[in-house]
Amino acid sequence: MLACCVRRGRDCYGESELPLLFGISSLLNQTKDIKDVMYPILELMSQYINTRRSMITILNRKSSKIFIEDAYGLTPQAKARGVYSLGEGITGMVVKTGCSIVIPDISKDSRFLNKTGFDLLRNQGASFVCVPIQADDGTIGTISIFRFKTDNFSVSQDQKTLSIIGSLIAQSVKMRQEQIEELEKLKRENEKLSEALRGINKPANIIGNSGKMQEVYQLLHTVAPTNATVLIRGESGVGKELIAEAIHNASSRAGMPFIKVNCSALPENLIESELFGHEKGSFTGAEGLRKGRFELAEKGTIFLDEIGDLPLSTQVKLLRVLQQREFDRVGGTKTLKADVRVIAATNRNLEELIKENKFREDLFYRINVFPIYVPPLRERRNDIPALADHFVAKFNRINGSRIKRISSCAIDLLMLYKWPGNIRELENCIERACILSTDEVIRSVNLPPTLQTAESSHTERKGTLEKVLEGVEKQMIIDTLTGTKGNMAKAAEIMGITERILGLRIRKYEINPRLYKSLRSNKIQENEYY
Ligand SMILES: Nc1ncnc2c1ncn2[C@@H]1O[C@H](COP(=O)(O)OP(=O)(O)OP(=O)(O)O)[C@@H](O)[C@H]1O
Repeated sequence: MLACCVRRGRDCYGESELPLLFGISSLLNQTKDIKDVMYPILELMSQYINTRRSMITILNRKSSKIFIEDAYGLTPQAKARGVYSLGEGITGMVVKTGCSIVIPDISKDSRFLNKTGFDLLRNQGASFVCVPIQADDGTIGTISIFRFKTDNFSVSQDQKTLSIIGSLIAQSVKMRQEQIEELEKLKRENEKLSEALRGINKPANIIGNSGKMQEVYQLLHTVAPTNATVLIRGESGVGKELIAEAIHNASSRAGMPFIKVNCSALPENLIESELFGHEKGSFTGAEGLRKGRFELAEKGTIFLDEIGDLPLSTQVKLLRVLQQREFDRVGGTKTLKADVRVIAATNRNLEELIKENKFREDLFYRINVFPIYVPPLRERRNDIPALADHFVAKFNRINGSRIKRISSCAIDLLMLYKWPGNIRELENCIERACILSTDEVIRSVNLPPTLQTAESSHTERKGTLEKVLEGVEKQMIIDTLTGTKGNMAKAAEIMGITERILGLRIRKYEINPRLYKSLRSNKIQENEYY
């Protein structure tokens, strides 16, 4: 029953509370961003039930500290002082026990810690009512009000009103609690990442900060200062040559030559002379003395790409260089010394080649001193937006074009595709898209058809109507969150639903909006759904 005329100077309970509750529920339905809803609620309380000081606190489950999320009538400094441990002061006790506490006179109750700095002497007889805000998994915060002695109020009525408001706003407070915790987690992760990056020192010529690439950078920096032979393994187009160059650049040989030899590109009869050089007249056509790549790389690094394709006869000679650091020119009589670091690379399975007697086992052990595996692009999809941006800038430079961004839909397709040709394929795809773009934006239609098939992006639609519709709804939420970089308020606005409804859907489909914050650089945050 609402009618209970208990408040001095006020006619009847319900006269102000009902419009207040109505105002709060309208606010909850309209406000786009959860963090902007708390203060207007406290303002409404002041307007309708005459509170002069009030606050909403939220428990941070990770730190077990309770913070003032928003306050009415408190200075920012007083608000910042209001941090409570579980069980500490009235607020801490309410969160710990889940029970309301009513203090009729704060100047007479030692449990009132007065962290926010209330002038107790001047405010003798002021009361404090603190009520828990409950969610399914327990107390998540409090809502509380102070009343001055001279105010017309009833603490028991205030307690009832606050309890109703507490349950009205519980879902929003819960979402805000998750938002704050998520934000803190992200901050911690960012700090860790930048700390890690400071230590690892990403080579300037290589794009990509994914965890897998950081492992590669760590190995690269460990081996660079030594003279050890390195074997770089990985699928074609993953960037093995760039890694080899980065090792050379990070070594003490940096100022000396970096000589690249593609072992599969040279015919068998030429490869030896290419590697070790030849003397004049050593074979038909050898008109003069020619230095080989090993000589050209003296004091520097030789990069033997596709080493699995080296003919067996040349493998023996390479083994000699690696073991004895010496070689002879073709047709030569003088043995030459080689102060050359060897980095080899292959996308072939050398162990299988050994079984087939196509690769020498002793050579394998000589080159496999320090293997580095470069992961395929599909295993480090987080690097795709940065790589795509890098290639857009590269082709803008080369072609004098002015492509400004890649649309959200196009980025989504790039993220979903399997990239069998790895970074080389991505580079080609962006080059083509830059040429096809007509409005300084790379759009999905500018991408090759292979990226747009359901098979390549795993988006075939099968199942009951309900399942298909759910799939579409989930995909739309993911697309929109991708476009808004995980901004829930903006995503809800674009989809024409409230943030609360979006929050419910996100839980239903177990979508983590945080994932979409790292998907793209600022340059490409606009999206096609506007
Ligand atoms: N992390 C990266 N950042 C920027 N560009 C990259 C990166 N990785 C590869 N690329 C570019 O992708 C292309 C292919 O790379 P690269 O030739 O190094 O691959 P690879 O693994 O040596 O291929 P293959 O086995 O076919 O020789 C090059 O143009 C290279 O510059």
